[in-house]
Amino acid sequence: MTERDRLDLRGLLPPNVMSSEQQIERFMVDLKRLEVQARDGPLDPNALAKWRILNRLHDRNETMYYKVLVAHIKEYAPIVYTPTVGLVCQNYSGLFRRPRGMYFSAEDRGEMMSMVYNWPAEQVDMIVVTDGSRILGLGDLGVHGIGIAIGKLDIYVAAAGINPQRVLPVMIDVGTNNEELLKNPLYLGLQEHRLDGDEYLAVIDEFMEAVFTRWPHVIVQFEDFQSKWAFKLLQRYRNTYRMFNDDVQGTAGVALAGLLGAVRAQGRPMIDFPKQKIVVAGAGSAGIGVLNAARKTMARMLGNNESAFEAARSQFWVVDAQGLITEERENIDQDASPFARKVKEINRQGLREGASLVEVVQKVKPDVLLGLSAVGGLFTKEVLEALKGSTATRPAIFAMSNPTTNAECTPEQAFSILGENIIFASGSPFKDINFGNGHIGHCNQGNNMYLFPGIGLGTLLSGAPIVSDGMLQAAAECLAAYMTEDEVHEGIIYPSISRIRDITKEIAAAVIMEAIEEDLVAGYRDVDARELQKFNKEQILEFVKINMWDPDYPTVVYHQD
Ligand SMILES: NC(=O)C1=CN([C@@H]2O[C@H](COP(=O)(O)OP(=O)(O)OC[C@H]3O[C@@H](n4cnc5c(N)ncnc54)[C@H](O)[C@@H]3O)[C@@H](O)[C@H]2O)C=CC1
Ligand SMILES: CC(=O)C(=O)O
Ligand SMILES: [Mg+2]
Repeated sequence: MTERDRLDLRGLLPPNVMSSEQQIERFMVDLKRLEVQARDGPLDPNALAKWRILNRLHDRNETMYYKVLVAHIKEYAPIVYTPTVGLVCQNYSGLFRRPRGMYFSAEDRGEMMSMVYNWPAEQVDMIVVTDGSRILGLGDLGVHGIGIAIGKLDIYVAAAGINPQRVLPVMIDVGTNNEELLKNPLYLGLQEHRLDGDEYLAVIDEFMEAVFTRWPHVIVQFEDFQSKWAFKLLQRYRNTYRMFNDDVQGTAGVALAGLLGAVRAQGRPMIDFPKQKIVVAGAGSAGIGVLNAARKTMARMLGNNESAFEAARSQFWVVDAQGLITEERENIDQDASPFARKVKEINRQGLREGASLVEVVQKVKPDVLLGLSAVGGLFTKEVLEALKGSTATRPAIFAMSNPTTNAECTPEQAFSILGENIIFASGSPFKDINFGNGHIGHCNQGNNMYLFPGIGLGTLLSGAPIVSDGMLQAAAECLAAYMTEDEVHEGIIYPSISRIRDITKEIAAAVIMEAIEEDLVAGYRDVDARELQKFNKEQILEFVKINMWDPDYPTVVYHQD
């Protein structure tokens, strides 16, 4: 540690100091794992090998790496992002070669303000920070969760054109409660249980103060914090810092856009959204985020008053690990309690506290079944069979948990049981289904990757000091409106990932316009607030476009022809 301090390396390496013997062991473990995988073959036997090749290119030649990523985003997003990034985090102790990003640990308390100056870049626009406590649907991966922050920032560069010299992945290592990692000699993080309570908050507070002191205009995206802290931290910081929580707010916007798309796909006007019956499986940071956003949108459509808000509540049934959530639930989580069903209501529906997902689907006959449970295969044959009773002309299934193995069902399962006339979306990518009769079953990717890059870019370019609800709503509405009537009727409710740079530009412009509307803009670089406020939509789109970084080699030598 003294050496790290003397060389200003504190925070630039994972907390655990490794001997050269351990480094050799790491290399050997990784090599052996590759041999085993080549023999047994995971889902994509080459996925980790592809990640390694891309990662080496990233280390060697950043411009070329992003050129490849932008040009082949559809092919490589599943490698640098979900699902392979999950496998990478799970195997990080073997895969780790060079550090990327910064590590702030519980041991660094009192040091963060000086550590932050160890980062070589003068300016940082985007930080994605995780504490590793809930990485995708894979649980507590401790310090190895840094992989998700790196993957999200790759999407920022590729989709939003954030300059890669100005992004910073951050891992806050407050320990881990993953017993395997606590015992693993190759684990790169602190081998102690997670801090909790005020001690935990003090670490996150110190980190926020440090990064905003050095880079007052940075935007901090919170990623994959366990639900227990996700909401608390969001409330703690959202009115004072430029920050948002991707799992709570980004996911909400993407799901909302998909839910509105599903209404249109049923041949109904969007204004019919408040009539949709929606069953949500999962009441964590993502599920509750979606429920809050969908309820608010319904209430707005119904008149935006108290009775509208109350009426909207009755369109949702929430099932968690203990079954249907009702007022009778003991020790109900305060974030879930607004969605607890009234006992009288559910008795009338033939349901009760703790009713199973199958029972709920059977009795409610929902228009939409949405999963954010992190439980692979939760939408079993019985659940999907029950959905056949849906009163919707075209029921929608959102199996949004990541990575692929955690999806609540596969498109094959959904289409084979429910037939062609459904809408299907999943958090991780699946291939479209060819029914062999000239028809295609579209597998939409319902992932917050369609929103967070535009939210970040729009906030950056507007100069807004906070990320307001209105800015998030504008982002979601922009995504919902992006799909044409024809596409929606075909069952395509999200754009192809190959259009992500274009949709991100549109979303960023929508976010800026809303920030102007709310008088939040402060401008960006040589465009000040007054000038920005005068821009029309075309000018804002152009402003966004010219501020998106393109992966081109800079001209270093000028010569005359
Ligand atoms: N597609 C996307 O863009 C996103 C997907 N996600 C995914 O959502 C999942 C959940 O994330 P969080 O809400 O943060 O996790 P969490 O762990 O806080 O919440 C999981 C919820 O699922 C419930 N659950 C567990 N077993 C269940 C069962 N058998 N039946 C019904 N509910 C059950 C739990 O009680 C809990 O309420 C993860 O897999 C994550 O990858 C999260 C954010 C964005
Ligand atoms: C996509 C994402 O943010 C998650 O699964 O946590
Ligand atoms: Mg996430």
